[in-house]
This record gives sequence, structure tokens and C-alpha cells, in this order.
Amino acid sequence: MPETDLSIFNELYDIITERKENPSEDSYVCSLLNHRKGINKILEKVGEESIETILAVKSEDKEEIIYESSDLLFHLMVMFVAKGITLDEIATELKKRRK
Ligand SMILES: N=c1c2ncn([C@@H]3O[C@H](COP(=O)(O)OP(=O)(O)OP(=O)(O)O)[C@@H](O)[C@H]3O)c2ncn1[C@@H]1O[C@H](COP(=O)(O)O)[C@@H](O)[C@H]1O
Repeated sequence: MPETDLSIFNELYDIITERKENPSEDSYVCSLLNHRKGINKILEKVGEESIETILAVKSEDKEEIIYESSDLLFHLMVMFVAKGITLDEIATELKKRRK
């Protein structure tokens, strides 16, 4: 089976990091990273998108599951950047669990 191209995850991570380093007003990522509620705003979004993903799975609508899961993964990536966690660190943890 051909390997899936997952480079979008690294690209997105780099864009989010760039937004953290160079804040701009019309950026959704910056609005999360610099929110007055601090990390709680990002956690709210992770929670919301988790629930929306669960509801999508319950609805058995594949397109909706993909859409909501993408929202969830995106907001998780914002959370990683906010907490200084790299994708390498996540990959390393997952590799450790590989049987
Ligand atoms: N992948 C995404 C992405 N996925 C989802 N979203 C945003 O995440 C939000 C999803 O939340 P909701 O569905 O609850 O929508 P909402 O009603 O706007 O949410 P709230 O009003 O409650 O905050 C929407 O505003 C989407 O636009 C994203 N925003 C940005 N990106 C990527 O991040 C990059 C940088 O974005 P900016 O920082 O905006 O330039 C972009 O080039 C994209 O590649």
C-alpha cells in the first residue's frame, strides 16, 4: 500500500508556530494563542470539536466525520504549539507504544 502523504501536518504545525512568533490581527490562530482566556480558549475549542466529532460519528455521515475530525486535529495542533510540544514528541510517544 502506498504511504500516505502526511506533510500537511508538518506544514500546519510550522504555520501555527509562525503565527505564535509573529502575531497578526486577522489570524484565527493568533486569536486563539493570544486570547484573554489564555490556554482555556484553546481547551474550549478542543472540547467543542471533540464533542462535534463524537456527534458526527453518531450521525454516521462520513463527510461530517472527516470535517469535524479535521477541526479537532487542527485545534489539537494549536494546543501543542501553545504548550511547546512538537509533533516529533508525539510521534516518539506513539512509536514507544508500537508492538
Ligand atoms: N486548518 C485551519 C483551520 N481549521 C479550522 N479552522 C477554523 O476553526 C474554527 C472552527 O471553529 P467553529 O467550527 O466552532 O467555528 P466558529 O463559529 O468560527 O468558532 P468560534 O466563533 O466559536 O471561535 C473556524 O473559525 C475555522 O475557520 C482553521 N483555521 C485555520 N486553519 C489553518 O491555519 C492556517 C493559519 O490560519 P490563520 O491564523 O487564520 O491565518 C490557515 O492557512 C489554515 O491552513
